[in-house]
Amino acid sequence: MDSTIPDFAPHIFTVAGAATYIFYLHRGERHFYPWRYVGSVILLLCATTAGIQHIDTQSSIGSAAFQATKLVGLYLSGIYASLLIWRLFLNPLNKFPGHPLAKVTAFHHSYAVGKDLNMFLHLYESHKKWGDFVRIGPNTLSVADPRIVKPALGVHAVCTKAPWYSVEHPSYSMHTSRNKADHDARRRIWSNAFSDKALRGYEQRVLKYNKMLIEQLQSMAGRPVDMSQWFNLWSFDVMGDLAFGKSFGMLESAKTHWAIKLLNDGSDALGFAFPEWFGRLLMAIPGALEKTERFTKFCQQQIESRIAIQGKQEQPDITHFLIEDFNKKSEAAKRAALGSLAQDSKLIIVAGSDTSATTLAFMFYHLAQEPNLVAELRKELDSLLGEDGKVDHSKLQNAKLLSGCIDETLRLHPPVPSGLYRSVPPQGLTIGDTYIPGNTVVQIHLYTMGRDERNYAQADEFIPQRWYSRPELIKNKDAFAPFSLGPYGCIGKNLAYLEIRTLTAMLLRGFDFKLAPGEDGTQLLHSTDHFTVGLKPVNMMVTPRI
Ligand code: HEM
Repeated sequence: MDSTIPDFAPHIFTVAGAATYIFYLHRGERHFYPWRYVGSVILLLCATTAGIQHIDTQSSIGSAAFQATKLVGLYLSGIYASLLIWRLFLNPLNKFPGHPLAKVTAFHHSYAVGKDLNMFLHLYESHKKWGDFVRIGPNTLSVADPRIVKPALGVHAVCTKAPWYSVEHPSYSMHTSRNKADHDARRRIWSNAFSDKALRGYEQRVLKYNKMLIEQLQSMAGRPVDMSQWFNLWSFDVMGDLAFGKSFGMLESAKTHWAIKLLNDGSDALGFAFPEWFGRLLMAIPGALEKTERFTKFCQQQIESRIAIQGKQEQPDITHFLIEDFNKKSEAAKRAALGSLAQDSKLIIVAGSDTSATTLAFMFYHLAQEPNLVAELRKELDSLLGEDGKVDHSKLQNAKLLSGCIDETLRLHPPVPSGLYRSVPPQGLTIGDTYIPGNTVVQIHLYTMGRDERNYAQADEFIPQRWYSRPELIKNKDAFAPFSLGPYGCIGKNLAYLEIRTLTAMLLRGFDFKLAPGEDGTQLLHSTDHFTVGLKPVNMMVTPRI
């Protein structure tokens, strides 16, 4: 080092770097404010430059800055050397198989899944190669052993929501809330919106959009129809109606609403599975969140209009129950709660649309290739609904084959395909013979579990009867959790079944479905994965039956 700087200074900076890693960065969650670290390094650089000029008054600002840069470089080397030593030699997760780079960095995984945004397929191949526990990042495992499902997600789960859920911190919807008390309080209010009585009220709203889809399909007879697109238009319109009391008008216009385009474009970033700190750093770049922010603003405006018509609807929508609670608050509390209400209305759209559309697109992809199965389904529907053709969900609830088709679709094509992110408790978690060290993030890989011969006989085949008359084809019930389980599990599960059952019954009675010439489902099967599935097209010939 330069003669003006004390000899021990480089050692101090290196040791300080190591200490910063060991006593601060290595402990707890440090991903919330990554830009502050960038700021701190710049501040350290300025302070060191000033310190050098103070010690050596003859030193020019340029030379002081140069020496300071060297010292700060040593400080950063101390941090990164400690991090590398930990990751390469000391991390107890090193016993798990996976790509060698996963030990050192999570960016390798982001690169691998980001090319085609198909994390679920990438992890499926990884599990085939490496087994049930695959290392995908320095602190992350993908797990395909169904014995993890209950401890990670169940009613008595010991795992907690992983840092992934802080993606929008400090904003939280019920879904992304990691504070159990806050989540439970919000969930109690939401529960009113999913009572049996409330669901019966939603049925007429859903049927209205089912009929609109049918009218549109009638006008397209004789030409290929991209059913992925139409199920998407339908599902967003239904959820728009249930969230804001009015649809997005997508079925009518046959076009994706501009706000939903913003939502879809913004969601793709999730498909890269960037480490949380990096994701938040990118989000801090001015303009990076423009689309998401415009969509959030749209939801805010919609919720304000929706509040204005509270109590004036013939049948309550989901938001009715959330606004009822909101209106009980004082004016000051209302101002504070308006953001959460907007986040929750956005959640209705995000959680309820892609998921139902995905189930329908994949189920019709299978049905379009199985005319005998469709004939059986029609018989079942006729026996339950009678000849007048009126669709009534209370009767469809007993349609075992129809429910079997839905569950079989959810098994093979879970709409949250790469599963949920959970943190293992500090004391660790033992799954079978495998000990997972404390605070590891586990990703519960439902897609792989659903296709594993150890869990299902004839796992790659579409056999709806396994869910009611051929239970021997299910070897491990724990492998099935498409709606998740326990206190964070899907609150919209019964609504989803209602939507999918009624629409499927109406479509099968009205139309014959076949894959269009040249269509083999390849695109659909390679849909993207941005936590939920981003459907790719599947073209079908849809022929009216009368
Ligand atoms: C086939 C359709 C559906 C599937 C497979 C599905 C799946 C899931 C899954 C796996 C979760 C847990 C997410 C997590 O822990 O991170 C979840 C949560 C949730 N789902 Fe669904 N969902 C579906 C339809 C719906 C519908 C129609 C709604 C209606 C609004 C809905 C609303 C929600 C909400 C609000 C949550 C958050 C629950 C909480 O945090 O307490 N879902 N869903």
